[in-house]
Amino acid sequence: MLEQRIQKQFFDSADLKYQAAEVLARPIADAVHALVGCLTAGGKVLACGNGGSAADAQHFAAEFVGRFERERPGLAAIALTTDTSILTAVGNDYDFNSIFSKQVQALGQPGDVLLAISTSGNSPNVLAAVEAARAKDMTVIAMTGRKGGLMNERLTETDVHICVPHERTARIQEVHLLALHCLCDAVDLQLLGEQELP
Ligand SMILES: O=C(CO)[C@@H](O)[C@H](O)[C@H](O)[C@H](O)COP(=O)(O)O
Ligand SMILES: [Zn+2]
Repeated sequence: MLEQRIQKQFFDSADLKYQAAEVLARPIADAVHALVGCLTAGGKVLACGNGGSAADAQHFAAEFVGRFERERPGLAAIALTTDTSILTAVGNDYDFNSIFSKQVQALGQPGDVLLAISTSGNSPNVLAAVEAARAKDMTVIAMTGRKGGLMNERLTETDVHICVPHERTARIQEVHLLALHCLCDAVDLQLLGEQELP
């Protein structure tokens, strides 16, 4: 019984990935172009999200700054979820909704990219970060699910929306991680050219 339940989660996740391949290839490719344009112009990526999406923001930044599958110089990315002194000071002195936007105001430059991750598209602190990025003339790459929520109203034509067509947070997060790895793979391809993988 339990094994069947576990297998169903694998099958549901795999089904969603097939479905998402159809609808997300285009926005993920658009995100690659935005990232490569930003990096080659000397810009950086700021990444944020809550809970599992905070982990995703950090996972992405680690693969940019460290490496993904190929050796290359580090790429400029900062997860806005990691400095507990900043997070507690801003959360305590202002409010929790400002923990990312205050950092975007402080660190963001025109031409930088904000990677805003929210499965619901409704987290106020992520939406506030998008507003702050807008004020800084940054491009936003939003990763959401559940039809995008309030994020839909905050994005402009120059932004990129990678919206996973599913309602469950866990399933959406599983596709977000795959999409992040697609971004790392494609950015390396654009910057380094083709190379055989083992
Ligand atoms: O990882 C999970 C659930 O799978 C949770 O930690 C989840 O990320 C948190 O509940 C977040 O606060 C959800 O926020 P969001 O994705 O709606 O922006
Ligand atoms: Zn989770």
